[in-house]
Amino acid sequence: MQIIALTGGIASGKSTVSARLAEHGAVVVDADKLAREVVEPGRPALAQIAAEFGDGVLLPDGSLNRPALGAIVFNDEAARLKLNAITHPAVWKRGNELFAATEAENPDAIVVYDVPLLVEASADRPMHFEKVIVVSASRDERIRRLVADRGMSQAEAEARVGSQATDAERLAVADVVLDNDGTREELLAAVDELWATLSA
Ligand SMILES: CC(C)(COP(=O)(O)OP(=O)(O)OC[C@H]1O[C@@H](n2cnc3c(N)ncnc32)[C@H](O)[C@@H]1O)[C@@H](O)C(=O)NCCC(=O)NCCS
Ligand SMILES: Nc1ncnc2c1ncn2[C@@H]1O[C@H](COP(=O)(O)OP(=O)(O)OP(=O)(O)O)[C@@H](O)[C@H]1O
Repeated sequence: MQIIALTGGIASGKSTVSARLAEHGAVVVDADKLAREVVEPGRPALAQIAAEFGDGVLLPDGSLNRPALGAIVFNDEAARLKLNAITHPAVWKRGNELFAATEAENPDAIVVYDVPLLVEASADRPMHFEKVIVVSASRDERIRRLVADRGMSQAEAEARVGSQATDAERLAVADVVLDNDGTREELLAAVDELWATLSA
C-alpha cells in the first residue's frame, strides 16, 4: 500500500483532484471529514472544545456550532492553536486506523490522504507519506472562489486564507505540484498524468 498526502490551501482544488484520483481507483481519506467525526456529540474532543471555548460554541442540541467556533479561531491565532491541539491528534489517530484497515483489506491500495493542514499540523504527525502532492493556486484566486462559490465575505475568506501556511511553505514539502490557476480541464489532465505514474 502507498499513502500519498494531498494538500493545498483552502479552495486550491484538492477535492477536484481527489475525486478524479478516486475515479481512477485511489482510496481517498478526507481529513476534513475525520475532523468532523472526532467532534461529534459524545466524543472527548467536543467536551474539550466546550471546556476551552465555553458553551457558546455548542448548539442547543449539544452539537458543535461550527460558524461560532470558526468566527473565534480564524481571527485569533492563540485560540486556533488551542483548537488544533485538541483536534489534530484525534484526526491523525483516526486516519491511522483507517489506513491500517485499508491495508488489511487491500495491500495494493493507493491511498490518497486529503489533508489541508499537512504543513500546519506536521508537529502532531506520526506518519510517513510515500509522496506529497501540493495543489497550488494563487491567494487571490482562492479568495475569489471562496467568495463566489462558498458565500464567504471577503473578510472571512481573507481570515481563513491568512490562518494557513503560505504556498511557499507548502511547496517546500512537495514532491509533485499541481498548478490550479488555469482551467479545471487543465487540472484534470495533470491529475490523469500523475495517476499514470503513481499506478505504474
Ligand atoms: C473551526 C471549524 C469548526 C470551522 O468549521 P467549518 O465547517 O467552517 O469549516 P470546515 O471544517 O469544513 O473546514 C474547511 C476548511 O477550513 C480550513 N481550516 C479548518 N480548520 C482550520 C484550522 N484549524 N486552521 C487553518 N485552516 C483551517 C481548511 O482549509 C478546511 O479545509 C472547523 O474547521 C474545525 O473544527 N477545525 C479544526 C480541525 C481542523 O484542523 N480541521 C482541518 C483538517 S485536519
Ligand atoms: N481551475 C478552476 N477554475 C475555476 N474554479 C475552480 C477550479 N478548480 C476548482 N474550482 C472551484 O473552486 C472551488 C474549490 O475547489 P475544491 O473544492 O476542489 O478545492 P478544495 O481545495 O478541496 O477546497 P477546500 O479546501 O475548501 O475543501 C470549488 O467551488 C471548485 O468548483
